[in-house]
Amino acid sequence: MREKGVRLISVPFWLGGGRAGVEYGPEDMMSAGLGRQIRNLGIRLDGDYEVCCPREGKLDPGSPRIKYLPEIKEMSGLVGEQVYRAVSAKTFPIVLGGDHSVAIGTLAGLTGHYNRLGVIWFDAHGDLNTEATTPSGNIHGMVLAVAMGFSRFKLTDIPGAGTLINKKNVVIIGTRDLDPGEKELIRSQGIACYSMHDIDKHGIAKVLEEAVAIASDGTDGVHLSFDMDCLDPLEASGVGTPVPGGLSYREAHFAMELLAETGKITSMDLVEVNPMLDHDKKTTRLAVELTASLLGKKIV
Ligand SMILES: NC(=[NH2+])NCCC[C@H](N)C(=O)O
Ligand SMILES: [Mn+2]
Ligand SMILES: [Mn+2]
Repeated sequence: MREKGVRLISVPFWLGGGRAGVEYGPEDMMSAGLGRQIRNLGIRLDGDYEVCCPREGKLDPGSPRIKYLPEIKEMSGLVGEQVYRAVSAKTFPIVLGGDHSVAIGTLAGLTGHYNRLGVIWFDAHGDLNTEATTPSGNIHGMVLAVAMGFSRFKLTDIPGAGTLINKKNVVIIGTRDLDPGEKELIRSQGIACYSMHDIDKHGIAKVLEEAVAIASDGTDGVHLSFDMDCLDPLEASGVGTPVPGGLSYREAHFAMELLAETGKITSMDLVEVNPMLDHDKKTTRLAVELTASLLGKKIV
């Protein structure tokens, strides 16, 4: 990491979650000192880029079963391009959301580069809905289904994307709110999902060890997609879809510290920070600190 440098890619986009405010996530994390934290670790900050996204205006969600699909395809193509450039330049890309649909762009860019990508997905949710099972029509709840090819809208619809993500290399961690169709998909497809129950039972260290093994088995890159709603709302209330009973402050930091020790993570997204719902910038600050832990910040 130290030699490679980090490239920050801001994506002020909220249409995938249908709730405004997350588009201020990137600038809030930047003003909370994300760049400074990275440089303090002795890591070169190889630029920060912003992808242009529609912020407001007369927007029409289109199909209620899959809202803002054309806008999300457009955003994903642009994000993918920046991510592809970052990995081609051998830097470590961090995509700052925005809602979780920005990860479609990240994954498009990454699969354009890596032959086989593993994905570690921290989330209260499964993000495994399809056009047929979604309760909301919000694409941020479908990203993993899109990535693995279970929905009609697929990752490979984005220009520049490589192959679909192999379900054998996907791990979801921190889950506690799944819709019926998502549960069905997890069971029928055998997708690795470490719920809060599993974390309570086995501890975060054991879960991370297994998760890294799954995501790195036969892959040439491992992407970390970090939805801030994986944390307990007591720690991170500034998210669009909070769910009680999440990761504690230390569990989340410890997970990032363990991932840093493995040296296996090759990219990251940091999503769903909604400064308009936050209190005293607590969620934003935590997002910044967790990123520093992932990049190697140690207590001692
Ligand atoms: N990335 C997220 N925060 N996703 C929340 C998804 C909520 C719900 N499961 C849905 O599909 O609408
Ligand atoms: Mn999510
Ligand atoms: Mn979520």
